[in-house]
Amino acid sequence: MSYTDGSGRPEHNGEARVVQIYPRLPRDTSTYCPLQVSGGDTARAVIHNAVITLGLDASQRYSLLEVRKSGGEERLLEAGDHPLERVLLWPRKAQRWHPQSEGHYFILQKDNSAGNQLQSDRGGYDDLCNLQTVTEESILKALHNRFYRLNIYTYASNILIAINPNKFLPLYYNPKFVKKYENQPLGKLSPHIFAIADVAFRAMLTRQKNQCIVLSGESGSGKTESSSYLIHCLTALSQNSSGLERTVLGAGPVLEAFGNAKTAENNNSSRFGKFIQLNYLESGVIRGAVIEKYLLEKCRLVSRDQRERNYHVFYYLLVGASKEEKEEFRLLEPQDYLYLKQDDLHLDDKEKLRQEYKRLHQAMEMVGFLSSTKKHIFSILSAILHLGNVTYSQSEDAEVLEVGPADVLSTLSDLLKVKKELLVKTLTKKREVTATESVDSPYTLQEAYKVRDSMAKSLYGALFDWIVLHINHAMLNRRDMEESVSCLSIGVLDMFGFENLKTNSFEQLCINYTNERLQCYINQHIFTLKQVCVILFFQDIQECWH
Ligand SMILES: Nc1ncnc2c1ncn2[C@@H]1O[C@H](COP(=O)(O)OP(=O)(O)OP(=O)(O)O)[C@@H](O)[C@H]1O
Repeated sequence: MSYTDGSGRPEHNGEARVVQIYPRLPRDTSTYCPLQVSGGDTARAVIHNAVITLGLDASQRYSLLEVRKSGGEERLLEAGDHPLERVLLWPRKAQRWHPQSEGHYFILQKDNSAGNQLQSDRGGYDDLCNLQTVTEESILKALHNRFYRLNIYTYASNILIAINPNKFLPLYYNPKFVKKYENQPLGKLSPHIFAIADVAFRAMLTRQKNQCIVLSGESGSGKTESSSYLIHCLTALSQNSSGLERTVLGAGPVLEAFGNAKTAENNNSSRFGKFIQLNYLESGVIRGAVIEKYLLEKCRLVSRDQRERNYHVFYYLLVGASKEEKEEFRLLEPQDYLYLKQDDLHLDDKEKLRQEYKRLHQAMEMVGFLSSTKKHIFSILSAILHLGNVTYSQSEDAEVLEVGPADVLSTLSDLLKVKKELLVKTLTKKREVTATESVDSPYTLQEAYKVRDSMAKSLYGALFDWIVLHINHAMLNRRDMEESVSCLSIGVLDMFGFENLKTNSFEQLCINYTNERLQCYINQHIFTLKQVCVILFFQDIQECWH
């Protein structure tokens, strides 16, 4: 942290930014004090530097308050808070330079003048079990107060509640936080997702039993983000990852490209559930991982709400492919495909899609896809899109069902490496088998379109399963399998949608594991809050394993 010349130009030094601090003191001092503050600087350090810079009486106690135009409130920072974290939540313009007149700034004042309302918010409730009265209002107020103090995590006994900040908070997930939470009992430090990962890891080692973490919440609440922070932490806790971390981390973007889509609630919504099992030796060294997917939403492939998109990978491919690739995979423009066409198909994020296509290639390489295999996958994706352009016509007596257009059928036959005659037969005729004979008869027009769509869905489903299989193959330690090395596991279950949790035995598990006073409130309120994800650690629970 350093004092700047106050010339008005923001200075950046890595993570550091210039922060303006306005003194609110009985005697006149300079109008404001610009300080260069970096991510790791606490409010205590910033106050100390501001006091020195302004030439104030260092024997007095001072407080730092954040003022936000939108909230209109002053919020007191605790000594250990990081002022820069607050700045990163301000509008972009205010993050760079924030004169008092613009409404976002910090105030320095003598400690005894801090507002009462702010004092009552001090300390907050790290654990909802400590609330004096448990009502919907008190729970929401506690979560709200913590969120505005930038504490996105709160405990309810051994359950972690995470409020989606909808913004990357780099300081929260700094690798040094993994160390900070290592070997600490749950609740000793402020609530954090790394604390849950550490507790599961320790329980596995000390109790020599498999452990399980379940994530639940509505679409867009942050389950996928939270599970990737858990995986990061759980791989970092292992003493020796032997390159496996790279493979596990590469699996994420590949699965996202094929299994996520833009929906009304979430631009990157996972359309499948997943159970990730990390395997460790008894010593805590990571040895492998297995991903199990369930319930891929295949109908999205052929139809969806107007405001939503098909799976990411189609747009990555169509926008990101080179000229040669476009020729090789016979790619058209997005609006030329029935399965992508919609009234408002504005791909206003083409640059991002191009970048994602490159990132997908890298991630596929990280999990061991050879370039010939990648080509094969992209040919199948292209075939699925062309399949949607297959049309039918029927003779008046409904005796003959024609399929076309001819160029689409030729393209399909080339991409899928299937003879055209066989393709036509599959797309137009059903086979009825009796005890004595088998008879081929044409589909009705309605049936034929259903068959076409079913074929596209089956192809995509099979492709997705095969990709998961390939990733699992890359993540398993073959030597361990051959030598039957015994492993302990931590499972991370990313529930697909809230309804699953409501209707299966996890709700019961959750009740058994929660402080009684809170259990009904968690069920009634927290699980149903938008943008709130619930992370449950179930000690020694084996039910998730099949
Ligand atoms: N801890 C977090 N820090 C920063 N941003 C977050 C965090 N959690 C969620 N987000 C933001 O919210 C978006 C939605 O989160 P995420 O995709 O994890 O939700 P989800 O519950 O998995 O949704 P779905 O069920 O639709 O897959 C993310 O793309 C990210 O922008």
